[in-house]
Amino acid sequence: MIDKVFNKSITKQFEFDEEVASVFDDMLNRSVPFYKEMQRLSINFACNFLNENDKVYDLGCSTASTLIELSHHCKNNLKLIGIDNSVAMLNRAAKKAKAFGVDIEFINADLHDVSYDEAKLILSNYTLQFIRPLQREKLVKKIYDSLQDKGIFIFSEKVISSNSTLNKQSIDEYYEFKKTQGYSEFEIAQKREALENVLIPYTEEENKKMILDAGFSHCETIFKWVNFATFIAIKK
Ligand SMILES: C[S@@+](CC[C@H](N)C(=O)[O-])C[C@H]1O[C@@H](n2cnc3c(N)ncnc32)[C@H](O)[C@@H]1O
Ligand SMILES: O=C(O)C(=O)C[C@]1(C(=O)O)C=C[C@@H](O)C=C1
Repeated sequence: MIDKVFNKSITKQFEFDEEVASVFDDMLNRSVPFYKEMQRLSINFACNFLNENDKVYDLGCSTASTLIELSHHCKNNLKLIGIDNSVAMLNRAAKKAKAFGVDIEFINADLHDVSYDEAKLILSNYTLQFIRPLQREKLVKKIYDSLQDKGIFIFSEKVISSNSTLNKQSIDEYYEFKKTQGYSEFEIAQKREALENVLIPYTEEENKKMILDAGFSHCETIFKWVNFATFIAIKK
């Protein structure tokens, strides 16, 4: 279904509710520049580290697109777990996983409340940005603690620039991208307002500092388009 969520005046902050979930795949494809390429790269990098029966979590799995693609592209059998606190998202995720014949365990919970088993890979694309900053640092520490030695954390985030001129230019560039994807200026403005104080982006440097502070030995940007970045972090 085509995303028309912000084609009307907003009455509340952005939420991953039934209305958003019903158009989410289209929303993500048209709102995140190079979403498919970012997903392809995340999966390729991940597969290089994975072995038979490794445990993989996707934090904020939404409709399970990434876990389904991962299972198609990795040659190994994996134990896949998707976590999300939106029931509307997980209902769609479960239907999609069944239709594609992919075995995924879904957990409907807040990411802070889950006790994670030891995992080889934790994925989290465009989800940390929705976690309050103080909680975000705690969650990243929890992610670090849950990974086995040489475990990998791959995550993507909308980012800001610490240079105000470049930051403004990046936002303008991003809104131009949204227009090319068929969003009107009204839709762009409505969504911007709805996301205010809900999506809280860090700079690329702040993201890397948060990762290294949690204990990871290495963090690298593997993909970036203006204000959207994908990182890989390695636990020694
Ligand atoms: C932008 S979407 C993630 C997109 C997805 N990773 C993908 O690439 O298809 C963010 C997701 O995180 C979930 N989420 C946000 N905060 C959460 C929290 N505190 N606990 C669990 N899930 C959360 C939302 O319900 C939403 O499905
Ligand atoms: O920042 C925006 O305007 C966006 O649309 C980005 C973004 C994201 O980065 O997650 C915000 C909410 C939706 O989940 C889809 C895309």
